[in-house]
Amino acid sequence: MNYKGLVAVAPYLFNSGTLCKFIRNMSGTGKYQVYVTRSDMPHGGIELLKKQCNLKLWDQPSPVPRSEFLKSVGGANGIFCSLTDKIDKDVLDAAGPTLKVVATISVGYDHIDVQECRKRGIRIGYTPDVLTDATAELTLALLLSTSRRLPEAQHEAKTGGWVSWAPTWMTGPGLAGSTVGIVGFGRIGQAVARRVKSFNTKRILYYNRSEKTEAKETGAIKVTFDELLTQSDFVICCCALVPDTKELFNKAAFEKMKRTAIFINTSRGGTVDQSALIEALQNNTIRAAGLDVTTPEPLPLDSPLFKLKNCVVLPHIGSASIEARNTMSELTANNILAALNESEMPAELK
Ligand SMILES: O=C(O)C(=O)CO
Repeated sequence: MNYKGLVAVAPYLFNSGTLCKFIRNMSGTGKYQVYVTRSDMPHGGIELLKKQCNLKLWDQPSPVPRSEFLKSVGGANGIFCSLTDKIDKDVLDAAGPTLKVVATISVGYDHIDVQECRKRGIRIGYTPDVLTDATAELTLALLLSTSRRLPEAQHEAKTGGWVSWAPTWMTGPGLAGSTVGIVGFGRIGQAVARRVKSFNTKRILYYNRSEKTEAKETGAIKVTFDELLTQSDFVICCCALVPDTKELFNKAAFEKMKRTAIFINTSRGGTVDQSALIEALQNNTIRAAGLDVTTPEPLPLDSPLFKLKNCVVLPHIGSASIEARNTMSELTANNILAALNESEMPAELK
């Protein structure tokens, strides 16, 4: 193409969609280029992508090292990532102007610089709804494991501590007749409330920015954060990590809770001041905690949390039902394909 020809097509090319297709075709394969940040993404989504895209995969079942990510992502039209991959300005720069979509296999998107993506016209896909049941189920499992001390009891059974049935041994508070406080009353908070209600709880309280009409279904009552802390026997954190919720659970919050309270977190470790929680557990300011999320992840083996009998720690498995993870993978792939084909994404972060 000569200079005159280039000038003639330039306005057409610089319409972003057209430019992207032009650059894609320049790759010579006629297929979109998608970077996948791990080798162990569930197959469904990967198979869907393979039909229309060339995939570049980090070839190990561990998070792609940052330097490798920055080196390999150049020229991608889409990124299929997970919550372990920080998607910031450096990654977007390294990917370059061909990048149209970042899709994460998670409902949380605190690892993505949303503003920077917006500025560059890069669309963002995520996986709401499809992991709600799995995460709510895990939240209840963690709550009951913590309150009824299942890991501790199993340890005793396996190591000779089970001498005989004993009337007060391994006791913990029941859910029936209790007050449960849920912080963050979105999809997952509401799903937790529905499950908790079936345990014959006395009251369900929730703290959320806005009033939720869905609360009628469970009779959950909207209260202030302080009211929730002081009145609940179980405090469950289900809110997203945003600047307003960063270390929401701090020393002052733990001190407001009942001394018999049990704290459960299945959202993000960053919602908790972890040193304050460790102190509260060591001093029996609260009874116990069940954590599926921590800071950092993985939690180092020498963390005091692992030494505390009144703390149950899980390795961030909230959404880890087989069904949820497969559906999340397919939804992530469909988000990418829709964005690359300039159509409506099934779950776009608006
Ligand atoms: O999807 C998320 O944000 C998760 O934390 C998965 O467990």
